[in-house]
Amino acid sequence: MNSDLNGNKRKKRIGFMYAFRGLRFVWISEVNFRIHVYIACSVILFGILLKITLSEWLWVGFSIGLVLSMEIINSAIETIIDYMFPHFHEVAGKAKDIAAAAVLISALLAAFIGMIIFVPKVAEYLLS
Ligand SMILES: Nc1ncnc2c1ncn2[C@@H]1O[C@H](COP(=O)(O)OP(=O)(O)OP(=O)(O)O)[C@@H](O)[C@H]1O
Repeated sequence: MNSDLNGNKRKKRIGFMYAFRGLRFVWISEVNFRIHVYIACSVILFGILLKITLSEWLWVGFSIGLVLSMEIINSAIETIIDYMFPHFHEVAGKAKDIAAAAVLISALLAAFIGMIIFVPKVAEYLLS
C-alpha cells in the first residue's frame, strides 16, 4: 500500500520533468511560442508600470496562460500531424488550420482583454 503511494509520488515527479522537457522543446522549436512569451513579459512589465489592480492581474494572468497553453497544444498537434503526414494531405492541412484557429481565438480574446485594461490607463497617463 505504502510502496504504491511512494511509487505514484515518484511517477508524479517524473511527470513534471516530462512537462518541463515539453516546455523546453516548444521554446526551442516554436518561434510563435517565443513571440508570445516576449509579448507576455512586455504585458507584465506594463502591468507593473501602470499599477493595474488585483482583478486586472487575474485577467492578464488568465489571458497569458490561455494563449501559451493553446500555443503548446497547437505545437503538440502539429508534431503528431507532421509525423503521421510527412507529405501534403488535405486532412493534415485541415487539422493544422483548426488547431491554429484555437490559438487565434485565444490571442484575440487576450488582445481584447488587454485593450480593455490598458487603453484607458495609457490614455490617462498620456493626458495627465
Ligand atoms: N502535411 C500537410 N498537408 C497539407 N497542408 C499542410 C501540411 N502541413 C502544413 N500544411 C498547411 O500549411 C499551414 C502551415 O503549416 P505549418 O506546419 O508551417 O504550421 P504553422 O502554422 O506555420 O506553425 P509553426 O510555424 O509553428 O510550425 C497549415 O496550417 C496547413 O494549412
